[in-house]
Amino acid sequence: MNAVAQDLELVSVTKRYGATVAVDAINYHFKPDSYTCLLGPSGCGKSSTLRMIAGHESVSDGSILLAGRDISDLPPAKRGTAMMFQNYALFPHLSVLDNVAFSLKMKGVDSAARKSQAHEMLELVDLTALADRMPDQLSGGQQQRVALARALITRPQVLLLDEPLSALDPFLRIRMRSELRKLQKELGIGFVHVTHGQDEALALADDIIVMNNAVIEQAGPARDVFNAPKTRFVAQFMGGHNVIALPDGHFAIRTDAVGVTSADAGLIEAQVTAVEYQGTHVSLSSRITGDQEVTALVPDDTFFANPHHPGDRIGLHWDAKNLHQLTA
Ligand SMILES: Nc1ncnc2c1ncn2[C@@H]1O[C@H](COP(=O)(O)OP(=O)(O)OP(=O)(O)O)[C@@H](O)[C@H]1O
Repeated sequence: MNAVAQDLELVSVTKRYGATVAVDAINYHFKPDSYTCLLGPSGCGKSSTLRMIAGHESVSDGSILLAGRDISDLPPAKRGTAMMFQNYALFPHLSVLDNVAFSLKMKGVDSAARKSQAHEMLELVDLTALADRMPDQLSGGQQQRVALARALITRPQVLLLDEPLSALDPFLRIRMRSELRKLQKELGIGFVHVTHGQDEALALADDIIVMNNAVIEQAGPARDVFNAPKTRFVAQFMGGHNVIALPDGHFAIRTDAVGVTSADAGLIEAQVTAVEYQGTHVSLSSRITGDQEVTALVPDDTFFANPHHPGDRIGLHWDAKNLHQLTA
């Protein structure tokens, strides 16, 4: 069911709840067949943004365009989008097959056509064998796949996913995220996925939109957002970075780009404050002048060849090309 990938665009989209501005005039052009994660801390406005795209929340100002058509005021079923909810929202009294076929029933599609399309969707998510089960006879991962099939049966141009993995245990979450990614590539439609999790966004997304305080703080290819954060917030929120104040401004540097040497051989002298073994790496925290904390992520064999302990004086060094100047 390869749909024609369509452009989704947010033009100065704003959401106000009374005096609260949940989303403040954001602009974004989603790439047509990309997996995009909307990432940010609780309350930053990501779910409001997703719900406005879905049509479950009205737009206070601005427009949402899909394939050049303004869909801002259309009801959810007429937009060309479909939403998969966090709790899956399956109907407990309907079988898997009837859950998947439900939206076609609402549209008045006849029973034979509904069943055949629902079977096609169940095949897509690898659930053919469970078509007659009831939702409470399914595992969390299976329920999630039913919810996916149910959203996809409407043949959306864009699938919207609100924290789709949060109800799963960590092991299943990692398995399901690779399935989501595979499915998106197979279908060739846009997925927009809201998450709190940096790891989840990095694992899944072609593009990441980092939101903070109702605005887009940074957006772009996942590697660019991780590797070249533009603001202190993005560097700290994405993790894996130090933010350091140097004479010519604030810079971000990845913890694995900080090298450790003897006190007289580094660029900067530091005192070790904590050592944490993390399996493949050791996280070595230290304090430099100005009471700034710098963490170096050292491969375990390098660390144990010359171990350091809290209180030791060490030298830190890095390659200037790995410093990213921050704008705020
Ligand atoms: N129905 C509502 N009425 C009033 N305020 C709301 C409503 N929904 C959300 N808000 C407020 O809007 C802001 C953004 O909420 P939103 O749910 O979009 O954030 P979020 O980033 O998705 O957060 P979370 O990760 O916790 O779900 C928050 O300050 C929230 O309290």
